[in-house]
Amino acid sequence: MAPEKTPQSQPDKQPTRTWDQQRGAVRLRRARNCDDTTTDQRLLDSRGPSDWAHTDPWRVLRIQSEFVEGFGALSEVPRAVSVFGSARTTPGSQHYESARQIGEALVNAGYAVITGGGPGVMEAANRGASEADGFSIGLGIELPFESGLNDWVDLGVNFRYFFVRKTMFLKYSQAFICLPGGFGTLDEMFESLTLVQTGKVTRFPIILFGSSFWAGLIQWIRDQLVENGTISPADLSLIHVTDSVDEVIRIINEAQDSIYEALSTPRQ
Ligand SMILES: CC(C)=CCNc1ncnc2c1ncn2[C@@H]1O[C@H](COP(=O)(O)O)[C@@H](O)[C@H]1O
Repeated sequence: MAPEKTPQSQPDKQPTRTWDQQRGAVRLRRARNCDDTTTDQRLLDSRGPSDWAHTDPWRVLRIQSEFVEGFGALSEVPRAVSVFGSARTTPGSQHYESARQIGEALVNAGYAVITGGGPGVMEAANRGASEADGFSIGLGIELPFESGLNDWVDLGVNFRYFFVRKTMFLKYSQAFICLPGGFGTLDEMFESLTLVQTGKVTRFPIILFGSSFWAGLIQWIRDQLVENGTISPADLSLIHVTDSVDEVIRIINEAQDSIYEALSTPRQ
């Protein structure tokens, strides 16, 4: 056990208060510059300083409230698929049209569509879903260069924290489709892959749409990651690459069927 330190044993330190203090669950010993007001007083004193709003304990509550709001807004969403892809893809381009068709096809196959709620591929997938009269969801993120939710989002939730928003994508999706994109798309793709690889989410297909865009990455994964043994050859099978919207739906439906089969098979 560490020896008890007393303010006297640290002559160079000059605490302004030397008594023990309990603040909720937190015990403060030999605290320096302790506030001698109570929590109630600080809460009720509207003239007091407002720097508490930028402290970590306060942030934790804000993070918690984002989880509560996200779970509340999405808990009754029907089964859904997340579509990731570049925020910079322009309307009319090939990737935009593919995302729009994917949004429509997902709705026709009975899925809601979840995107990051932004422009480009996200807008296109939301647009396809909304035009097909489906459930079009956008999980927006507060960014310094705010662009707001795209016009095709029918149910939008805005997040301050990337990691809270990521939890929502994962918790409410049955599959992930990645269209060509940049760092944001790669981040979302690799996070999904890691969670499937480590069994944190099970049997979720990860589909990379646009074989020519993804070919170099797949080759690098094979040549470097598999060759150097940093992933197992079987991990490659977690990734599906296709250029066909029908194939996307087939892969997702097959994965769903295998989940239902596993759930309805009694355990030995
Ligand atoms: C014009 C512009 C850059 C707007 C950014 N507005 C955004 N709004 C919502 N989600 C975003 C945005 N930018 C990146 N993301 C997230 O990161 C991914 C795209 O990033 P990237 O363009 O591939 O790297 C999307 O799937 C989305 O979840």
